[in-house]
Amino acid sequence: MNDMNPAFLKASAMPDVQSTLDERALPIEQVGIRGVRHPLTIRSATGNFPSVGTFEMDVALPAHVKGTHMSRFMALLQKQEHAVDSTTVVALVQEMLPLLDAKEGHVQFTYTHFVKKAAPVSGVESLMDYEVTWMATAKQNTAGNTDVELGLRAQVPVMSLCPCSKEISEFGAHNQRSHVTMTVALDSKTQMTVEDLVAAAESEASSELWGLLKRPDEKWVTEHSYSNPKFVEDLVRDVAGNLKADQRIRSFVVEAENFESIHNHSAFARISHKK
Ligand SMILES: Nc1nc2c(ncn2[C@@H]2O[C@H](COP(=O)(O)OP(=O)(O)OP(=O)(O)O)[C@@H](O)[C@H]2O)c(=O)[nH]1
Repeated sequence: MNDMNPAFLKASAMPDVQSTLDERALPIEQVGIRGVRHPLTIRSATGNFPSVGTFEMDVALPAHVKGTHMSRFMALLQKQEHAVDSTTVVALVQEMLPLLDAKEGHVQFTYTHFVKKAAPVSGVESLMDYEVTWMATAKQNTAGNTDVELGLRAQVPVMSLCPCSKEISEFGAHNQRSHVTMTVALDSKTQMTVEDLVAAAESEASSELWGLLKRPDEKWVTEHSYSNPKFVEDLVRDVAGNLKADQRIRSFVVEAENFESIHNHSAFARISHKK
């Protein structure tokens, strides 16, 4: 800020309570802001698009400091102008530590990610939406460098068709929409896209979903899912197999939830794995 600016001169004369000494001998693990909505440009394999992120940003505060520089989280967010991908998420948390005089910190934000998909037979294009969260935790190491742990979560809606129902019925099989939610820990230098993670789930479902389908597509989805039945256990295991085989992923949690069409409750399954 220009130090001749009247607003700055007035602020610099004010007491700075946050910077005073705290004598309770209690460090704070996380202090910051959450529920901040901020516009974003998302970099995607099918072109950049605008979205709105809901942010949480925090730092660790040493025992002797009374308060963090709360306004600086928002200041950092206001000056973001690059399209978001894994690289910019890492850069954001790395920039946050020195700005907040902190040795540890964390940034995460959730937004709606859109992917342009072509229907399986007609090829007609439409957007599919996925709820995505990027998470980055930074910690200064003893050499003074910053280690960053990067995480990505995607909730992928798919279709599952029951193998038991198919086997025991003379015709038809119950099927439903399912959510596959994957949370993966990545090497911070890894270039993993949301589309890569989405593919790990869609490829293992009875069928993936599209925003727009014409009748030949609907016939294809119906027959394809019938020839590819999956229990919720099959779904979670097959997706976990993909995540396990991906060298970019250090650990993961995957959960599948089937919104059962023959019950008024869900069936779910979960696998966590550390490599
Ligand atoms: N640390 C802390 N700050 C709060 C709290 N509640 C509100 N504030 C913020 O304090 C802000 C001022 O933040 P600071 O970053 O300390 O502002 P500043 O001292 O003018 O700026 P810097 O010199 O950059 O630290 C206000 O805008 C409030 O958002 C709180 O519980 N703890």
